[in-house]
Amino acid sequence: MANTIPDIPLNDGNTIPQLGFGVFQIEPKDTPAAVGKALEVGYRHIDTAEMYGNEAEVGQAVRTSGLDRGEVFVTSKLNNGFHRPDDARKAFESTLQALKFDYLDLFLIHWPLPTLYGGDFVSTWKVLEELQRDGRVRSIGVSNFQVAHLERLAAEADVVPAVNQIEAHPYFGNEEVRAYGKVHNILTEAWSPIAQGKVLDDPTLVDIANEVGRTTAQVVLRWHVQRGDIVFPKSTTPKRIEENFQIFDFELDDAAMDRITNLDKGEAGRQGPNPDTFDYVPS
Ligand SMILES: NC(=O)C1=CN([C@@H]2O[C@H](COP(=O)(O)OP(=O)(O)OC[C@H]3O[C@@H](n4cnc5c(N)ncnc54)[C@H](OP(=O)(O)O)[C@@H]3O)[C@@H](O)[C@H]2O)C=CC1
Ligand SMILES: O=C1CO[C@H](CO)[C@@H](O)[C@@H]1O
Repeated sequence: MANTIPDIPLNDGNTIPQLGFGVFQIEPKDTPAAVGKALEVGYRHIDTAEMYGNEAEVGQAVRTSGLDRGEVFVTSKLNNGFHRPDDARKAFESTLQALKFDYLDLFLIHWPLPTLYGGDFVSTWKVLEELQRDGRVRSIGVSNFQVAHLERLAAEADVVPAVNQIEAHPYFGNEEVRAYGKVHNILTEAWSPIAQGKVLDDPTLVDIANEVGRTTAQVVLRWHVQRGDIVFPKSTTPKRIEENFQIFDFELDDAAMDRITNLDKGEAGRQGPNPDTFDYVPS
């Protein structure tokens, strides 16, 4: 079976490569080498954020890769201190300047921030709608939105988010939010897809990996893509960057998929902040 990365349709007519490369916690000095390696291996989708402090180095890696800008799908995210509409517009321009791009493929609201700004992520979202209308960004979406946040957007905004980027991995399936996305045509992107490595010693996953002759990380990433989600594992280890890319040349059967899905620990499995309670107060 050829290892071909599918392009998944978004609700706005664009497409997104199902496998990408995440750059959270990659130091700026290490970013050109890591992203350069990923692009050399064949990744064509990079997930960054203003919060990660490495947008400039991501842009540099894309620009020096020998690939055309249009061949690489790049996502960035609006940081938490910039929700007010004027701040959001300026933050988007800073992101483009850091990347040295004239457009972005996907821009997300990083967190819904329930109490800051009176929870007014709807006016922030309207700025993203405006940026999309003006052709500055091809697709717009959200991150860490719960069902209640998505329902508010459905009631008060014009554009349905193309994606919702949420924590998801075998210990935290995040099923309710994923199910809402499926019904409303919002693609789920699974962040920390291998739970930052914490699922990799799980005996069930190790057993399945031995059965199919793959690594545990490959099995977990394969489970995500067979569920239809987008993934972008992070690594600064060249061998792992290659390993994580080889997930479209094998399949998990229904029994193996169910065994992995059944590892869900609900809220106890969450590794990152809970969006219902996470807030951010700028210093
Ligand atoms: N929207 C949001 O709020 C969030 C978004 N994200 C996005 O999701 C991306 C991925 O999530 P992230 O939190 O980075 O965690 P991941 O689940 O991708 O795990 C990364 C960790 O796993 C290790 N690792 C990677 N591949 C392998 C492998 N094949 N075998 C063993 N260990 C491996 C890495 O080590 P090493 O590098 O040493 O190889 C690193 O320590 C982020 O980079 C970011 O783009 C993440 C968190 C929140
Ligand atoms: O993108 C991110 C990286 O991880 C952090 C810690 O879990 C998150 O808070 C943040 O949203």
